[in-house]
Amino acid sequence: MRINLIGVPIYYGCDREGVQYGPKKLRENNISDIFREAGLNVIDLGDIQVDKIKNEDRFKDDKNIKYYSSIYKVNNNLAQVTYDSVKSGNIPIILGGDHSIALGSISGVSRNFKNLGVVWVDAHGDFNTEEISESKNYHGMPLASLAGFGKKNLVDLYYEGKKIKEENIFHIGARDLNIKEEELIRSTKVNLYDKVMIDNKGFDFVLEDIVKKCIEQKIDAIHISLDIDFMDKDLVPGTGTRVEGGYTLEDTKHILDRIMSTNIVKSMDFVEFNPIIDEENTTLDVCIDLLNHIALLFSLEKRLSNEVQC
Ligand SMILES: NC(=[NH2+])NCCC[C@H](N)C(=O)O
Ligand SMILES: [Mn+2]
Repeated sequence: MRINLIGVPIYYGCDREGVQYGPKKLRENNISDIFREAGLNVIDLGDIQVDKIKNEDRFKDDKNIKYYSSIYKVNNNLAQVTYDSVKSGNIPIILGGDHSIALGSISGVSRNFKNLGVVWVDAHGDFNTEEISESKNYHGMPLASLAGFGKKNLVDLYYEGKKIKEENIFHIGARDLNIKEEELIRSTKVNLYDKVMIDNKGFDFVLEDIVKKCIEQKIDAIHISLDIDFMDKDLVPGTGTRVEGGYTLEDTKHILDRIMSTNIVKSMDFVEFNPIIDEENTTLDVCIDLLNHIALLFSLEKRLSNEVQC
């Protein structure tokens, strides 16, 4: 098993420059070494190509989705690379870029497994369709496409049909949903553990519920899609859509600990780090800390699976 790092330097999903430099900034801070030093085999597959599109052309191909054609193309290419990675028994970690890239990563991963589960850790729903989206920014829409809603070409990206069953989606941390987006997500079977629920019942209740459902529903692999804006706005100045009332670094690690202890986490997105708006590397430090933790968890998992094989 190898960790495959895949960068996606795209900002078209949020229409705010800077987030495309996330992969570069993380590489400058030796992200490969983090995984290597944890005892893992790591191959950096480089970046997915993102073509330059002029700002004034953002609505040229779709009046409701900014930079539609580019988002389609980048995600279709990413899906192939991610699919190849998991098919070879590797673990792709996709470095955004904005959250639009989850369309491609999850489309690729889902092709390789019979019954994929997705744990989406985020302050936002990312469950708008192009019709109801207020911003027309695609990073507020990928989860809806993956569950089969909105523009058909995006639902059918890479291969025909929706990519995840509603009940296999576990959304943790929502505290900034648009009105129509909330109506839509609540009308589905998506498991929505929003701030109100987390604050009432606590993370342990939420995490045990997710693990229980993964077993009951016979989920065979989990993809974690981690948007750093899940954390409180003061902890992550270097992200474009910050929301107050968020969670700590320890909360985020706690979620990763429990979900990864299932040993079926096979892929992950790490998105929305914008180095340009960061303040004194506060967000960079948080990202590096989290990636160190993720590396340790994968290395523990690898050690345990080796022990079982012996
Ligand atoms: N991945 C994200 N940071 N998404 C933010 C989405 C914000 C807002 N709900 C929108 O649709 O524009
Ligand atoms: Mn998001």
